Amino acid sequence: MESQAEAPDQQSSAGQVYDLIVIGGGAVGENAADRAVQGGLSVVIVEAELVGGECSYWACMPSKALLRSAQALRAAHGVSGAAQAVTGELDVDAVLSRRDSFTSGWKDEGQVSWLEGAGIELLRGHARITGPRQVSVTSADGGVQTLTARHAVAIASGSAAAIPPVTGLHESHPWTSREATSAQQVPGRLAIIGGGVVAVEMATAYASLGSEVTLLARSGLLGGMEPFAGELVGESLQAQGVSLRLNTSPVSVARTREGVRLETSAGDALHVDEALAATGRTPRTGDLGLESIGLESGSWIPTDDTMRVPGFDWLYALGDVTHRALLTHQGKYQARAAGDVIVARARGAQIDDAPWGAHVATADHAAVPQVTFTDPEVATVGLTAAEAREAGYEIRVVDRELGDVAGAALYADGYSGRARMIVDEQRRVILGMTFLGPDVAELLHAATIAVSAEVPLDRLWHAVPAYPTISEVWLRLLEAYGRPARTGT
Ligand SMILES: Cc1cc2nc3c(=O)[nH]c(=O)nc-3n(C[C@H](O)[C@H](O)[C@H](O)COP(=O)(O)OP(=O)(O)OC[C@H]3O[C@@H](n4cnc5c(N)ncnc54)[C@H](O)[C@@H]3O)c2cc1C
Ligand SMILES: NC(=O)c1ccc[n+]([C@@H]2O[C@H](COP(=O)([O-])OP(=O)(O)OC[C@H]3O[C@@H](n4cnc5c(N)ncnc54)[C@H](O)[C@@H]3O)[C@@H](O)[C@H]2O)c1
Repeated sequence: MESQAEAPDQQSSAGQVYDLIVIGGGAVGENAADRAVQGGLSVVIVEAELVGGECSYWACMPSKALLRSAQALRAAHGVSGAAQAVTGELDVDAVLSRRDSFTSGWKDEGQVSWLEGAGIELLRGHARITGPRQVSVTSADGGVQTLTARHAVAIASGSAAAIPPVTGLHESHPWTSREATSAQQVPGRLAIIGGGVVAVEMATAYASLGSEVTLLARSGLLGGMEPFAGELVGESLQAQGVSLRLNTSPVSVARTREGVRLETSAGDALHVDEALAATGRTPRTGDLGLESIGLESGSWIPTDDTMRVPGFDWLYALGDVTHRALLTHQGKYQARAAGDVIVARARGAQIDDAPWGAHVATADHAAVPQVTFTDPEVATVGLTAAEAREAGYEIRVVDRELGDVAGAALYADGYSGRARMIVDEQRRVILGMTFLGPDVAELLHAATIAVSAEVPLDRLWHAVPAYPTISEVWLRLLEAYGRPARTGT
């Protein structure tokens, strides 16, 4: 393919013209732009805040930085010999300052120079769609610029924290994930509302940083995962000093001179210094001009698997804003497919949109990996047992204790954890896998490969885990399942 971009050109009525306009310069928008530029298109990213988006400054990176130091300390305490050598406490100021280094002090020069190097133009301002292929951009000084897309507009505007309609909660200016990940002081008492990933990760982080944490979850923890995940993470949070209030919600919240007061559905009141609403996400589509093209403002944007919005030949949506899988790596995967298909369509090249083809994000439906960085970690991919049954699969569930594996026993004294494999009995392939235990994150990619490639179990017997690693749990799972006979032999 020729890789010469048509240069952006100035047209009086259309404003600046680009092959592709990307709205939102988070990780997802950046990746889509990069693929399109590599394919020879001219691309502009419009970004209203910081290039790099939520993940870089208020989500993945700072949250994992807040968690990592205490995890390393616990790991050392878990191995006799090392434990005796580590006698000090976590240095909270050093943790916060290490976290600051990962956000570059909430400055985006590094990401902007990456865009420049990649040949992607950046326009700072708030983008709104004004009609087919038309985008207007309002800059901080109020100036408005008009852009026209020759081929496509890709919306990668992400999501923001959702604040539930609890009496007084909004008015009490609760912390959201943004404040929790960027705080310069650790609150003495922190209430966390929610039982999802943000809630359990931030409970783990702030408990380790010295806060007295109370977690209010309206049901259990980590709904949507295998039930043992929420149960075991809950037990561990309690062991870390978190006060866990399951099946409890705030019914009213007020900011007082002393801090925040939450009345709960259990009939009591909590007095804390800060309350964190970790109650899911809302799409950033409220002020995007969607109504100008017949779409609903404030809604998630549905797409086909090439990430194109149904009913349009020029409009794409990627990342959180689609609600397909609210994870950076999955959004970037969608962006690679979309960037490439936008190039292919612009050039009239053949489109490979069959399931698992080059231009589709099929894995969003079958093989989404996620690590919850609690202690123990939870690493999941594919379907849970409940989801597989719901989808009509005939399944077998295989569970093994991780602590029985030699590599795990060596890794930490008294290592405890669990693995669950969900097998499609018809095809004898793995539909889903969950690992729970200290440092299981790095076990996950092997499972993601097995699930996405639908590796038959009889072939997996030939994938020999090195001894003595925690990965030997794979062998234990296969042995527990029993060696299937190869089809046709
Ligand atoms: C606390 C927390 C921790 C997380 N940890 C992880 C993790 O460990 N791993 C993981 O995979 N995922 C994690 N996630 C999820 C991850 O942050 C998101 O999936 C990811 O940031 C989505 O990327 P995005 O590019 O779609 O959106 P965003 O990162 O939100 O980027 C969208 C960008 O668009 C810009 N924008 C929006 N509207 C406009 C407009 N009209 N004009 C111009 N610009 C606009 C925004 O300013 C923003 O920069 C976490 C989320 C949270 C809240
Ligand atoms: N390590 C990671 O991969 C990671 C870490 C953090 C966040 N994320 C992503 O960010 C997204 C957002 O995380 P999250 O934890 O905010 O959302 P979530 O959807 O995981 O959990 C939301 C929680 O809030 C509760 N909730 C919702 N409305 C409520 C209400 N009105 N009252 C009381 N409780 C209510 C839900 O029951 C649930 O427990 C997730 O979808 C996840 O994909 C990923």
